Amino acid sequence: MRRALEYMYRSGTFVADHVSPTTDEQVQPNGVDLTVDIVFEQRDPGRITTDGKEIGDRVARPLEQREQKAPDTYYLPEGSYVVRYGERIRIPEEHVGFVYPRSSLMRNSCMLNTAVWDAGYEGRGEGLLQVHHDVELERGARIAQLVFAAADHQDVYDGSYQGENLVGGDDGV
Ligand SMILES: O=c1ccn([C@H]2C[C@H](O)[C@@H](COP(=O)(O)OP(=O)(O)OP(=O)(O)O)O2)c(=O)[nH]1
Repeated sequence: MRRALEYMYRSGTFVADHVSPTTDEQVQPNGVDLTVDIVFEQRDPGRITTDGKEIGDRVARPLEQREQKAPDTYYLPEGSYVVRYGERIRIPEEHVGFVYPRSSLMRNSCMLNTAVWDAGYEGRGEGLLQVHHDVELERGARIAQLVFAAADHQDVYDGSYQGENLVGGDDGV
């Protein structure tokens, strides 16, 4: 048996130790599925400058129950949305995280665009959901998969998103 760190990517079981909450269903061979918690629509322009950034105002999409007893669902017309995942994620030292769309999302003409998850980051992060054909997403459904790769790095993440979205409440959902 080779030592785990000889592999570039870590197992889903290892990733699961850094994601909470998780159910058995979320743990995949090579990563952990992430669920959709809140879907936002951006309303105002953001701003990226040489010395900073501002995120434009956004509003949470309404959750609907179109049939009696149907679960809370986001009915999303074609467009771009920002999704917040339901899980708290911690990227351990000597690792970097990548999020991919769940293939069923992609097969339904939707895509998640994501950025780099830095060593030392902890929070409930976000992704860009591109809806190219109307889609229904039940709140709490699995839409993405997080994988970890072993990685060298200098310092750990200490930016403005550190600890983001860990206490809920002000999103209107
Ligand atoms: O798809 C992604 C990718 C990353 N992150 C989290 C983890 C990452 O560590 C953090 C910051 O990402 P990045 O360093 O790319 O953001 P930035 O715009 O450069 O902000 P900062 O100036 O705080 O580094 O955001 C997400 O929520 N979603």
